Amino acid sequence: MNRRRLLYGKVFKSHLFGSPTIVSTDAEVSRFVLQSDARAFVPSYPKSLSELMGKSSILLINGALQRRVHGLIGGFFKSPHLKSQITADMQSYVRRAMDSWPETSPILIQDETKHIVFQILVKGLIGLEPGDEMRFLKREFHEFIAGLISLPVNLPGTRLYRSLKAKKRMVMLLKKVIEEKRRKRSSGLVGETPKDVIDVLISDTSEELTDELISDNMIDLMIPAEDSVPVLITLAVKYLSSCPLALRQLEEENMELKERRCRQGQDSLQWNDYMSLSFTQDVITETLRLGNIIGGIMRKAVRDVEVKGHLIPNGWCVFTYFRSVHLDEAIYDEPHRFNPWRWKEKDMSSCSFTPFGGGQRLCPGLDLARLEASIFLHHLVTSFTWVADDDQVVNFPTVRMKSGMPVRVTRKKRR
Ligand code: HEM
Repeated sequence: MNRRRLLYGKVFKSHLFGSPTIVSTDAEVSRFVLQSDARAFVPSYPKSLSELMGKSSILLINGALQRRVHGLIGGFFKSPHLKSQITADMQSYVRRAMDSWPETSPILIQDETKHIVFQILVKGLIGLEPGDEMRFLKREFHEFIAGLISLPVNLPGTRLYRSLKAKKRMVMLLKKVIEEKRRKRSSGLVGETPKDVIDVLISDTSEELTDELISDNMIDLMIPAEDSVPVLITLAVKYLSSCPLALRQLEEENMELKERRCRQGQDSLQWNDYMSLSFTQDVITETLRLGNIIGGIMRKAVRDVEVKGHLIPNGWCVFTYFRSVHLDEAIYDEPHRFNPWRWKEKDMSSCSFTPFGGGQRLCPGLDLARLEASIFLHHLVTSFTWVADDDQVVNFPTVRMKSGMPVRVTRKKRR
């Protein structure tokens, strides 16, 4: 193979990654890289991020342990029991938040969703209810996450140092929670059905799943989830605000379900009610495509790899750039237009749609992300009309709305 024959796109030397990096803008190449296992590619993150996550993080480990943890978490996230719990909690948090929305001043959708989703996440992972410990975790997690993109210098006073200290404080709380759960299990005070991810991991018999590893990972698990779901919901509200036709269809679909369930004497919906709303799911899919909440994934080749006749040399990184694939006009007609109807005919399982990654690291939280977004949108469109203030999407360093997506809401009159 000719070592100089590299992939398309840019090739640049990055200080953050410390290795030459190939940007893959090709759907098939990206899918190939994502599908490859640790014998060909391993995850690669900026140095500060790797240091914050630690060696045993599920986001970094490879091989049997990663597959085991991924399988345990993925299985739990798919369980009807957890989906029912999340639906009940999300409905209650969403209603509580929406009940307090004033009609006289704007609501920041980004902040509102961040607050709600954090509570759902912490309950699903750790089992904590809103209260002092939840507030402590939220404060420390924000201190921690601020260091994810920072200079990799761990000295007193630096951003990274402060983030690592915040992680230590969170780990201490988590160890306490784990000890308490183990104590209750050994005295037979809890049932068999796991209520959160800690329950799942401590009931596994593998000796590798130590308290240290579990508590560290609980925080790392929050990294891909904490911001992405709020951004998904916020972007959906943004796109719907400028597409009245889609908003009307979404509203009709959700109103129809709400009224049907009401006639049947059901005040609250079940998780499969939400997931059965096909246009709502298409709105979420289109938001994921257009919004590119995670712009791409970095992998490092651990041997020379040939793909589509091109060589990726050992030690080089590949950035699978989802944004360029999701916005490619050869794949999507008018790719910059929000068009949820395109998903009536399009196949989501093709290699041209990878907002949740792929292969053995495919996001285990993808169903939950959709469920949470569906619940929020349902309650928003069935309870309010709104007018959005001007705002703009910022894509770097992470996707978000510049002003938090302010909207002025008006309560709908009950029919
Ligand atoms: C819109 C929301 C979300 C998006 C766009 C998203 C996207 C992604 C992507 C692209 C990956 C692949 C990373 C890689 O290949 O290295 C990933 C991994 C992961 N996601 Fe999500 N995610 C979302 C929500 C969630 C939620 C709600 C959870 C639940 C806690 C979650 C947990 C995880 C975990 C644990 C991994 C790592 C899997 C592994 O490396 O084994 N994500 N996510």
